[in-house]
Amino acid sequence: MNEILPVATIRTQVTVPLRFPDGYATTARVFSFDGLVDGREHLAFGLGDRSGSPDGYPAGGSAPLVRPHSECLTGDVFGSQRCDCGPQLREAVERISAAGGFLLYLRQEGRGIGLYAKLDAYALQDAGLDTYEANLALGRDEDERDYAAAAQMLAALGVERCALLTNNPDKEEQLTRLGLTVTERVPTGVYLSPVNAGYLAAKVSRAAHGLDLPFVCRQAGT
Ligand SMILES: Nc1nc2c(ncn2[C@@H]2O[C@H](COP(=O)(O)OP(=O)(O)OP(=O)(O)O)[C@@H](O)[C@H]2O)c(=O)[nH]1
Ligand SMILES: [Zn+2]
Repeated sequence: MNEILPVATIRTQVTVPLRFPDGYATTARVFSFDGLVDGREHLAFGLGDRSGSPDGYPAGGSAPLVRPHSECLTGDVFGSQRCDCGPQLREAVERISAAGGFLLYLRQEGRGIGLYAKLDAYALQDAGLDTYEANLALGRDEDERDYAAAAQMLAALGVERCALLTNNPDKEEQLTRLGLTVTERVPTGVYLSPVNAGYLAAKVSRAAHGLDLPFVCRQAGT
């Protein structure tokens, strides 16, 4: 690690069969941890051939595929169309199961401001603010997430280098600064819904997300 981080350790690991509403099924090795810096109950889901490996590496030696996924109760569990979190999570589980690696399920609801505040931000968005302006209007930062606990989790899993499944450059920058070697950034799919175009456009224009949204960006730029 480049920055000095306390060492976290694996607390418990259990096997959990997963089945999604569309019928897709896989098996995860689910890890909990002791010693995470923010005291939150983050989980790692080991998926695919590498999940059983204590150091996260396959026999072949290629870097595991890792997605740090921030909690979104409304999107991940209830299928909210206001964001793209649900389909990204579903995609990540299948892709990591195929490639081998870990999904880090990070308890950073609402980009770190919490669930109630996210709903307050939604109300402000309904009044015309974009997703980042709404956080600021609430007296919060645009994005309050830090990935120190994620770095600790990967270290505990023995992952020193990985391919990172994300469109968010901040995840790569923070984790790299924390000592992780990111061999490549792998983009997720683009999940437009009837109501999330503005949200996705703001991620591109305000936070440099690597989403290919030319039509939406032109709209947002007006
Ligand atoms: N404050 C706030 N949070 C939101 C809003 N919409 C979604 N979120 C949160 O944004 C986070 C999205 O997490 P991720 O999908 O892991 O990350 P990302 O920054 O979109 O980057 P990717 O890795 O490319 O998906 C979740 O914590 C959601 O709860 C919003 O309008 N306001
Ligand atoms: Zn969401």
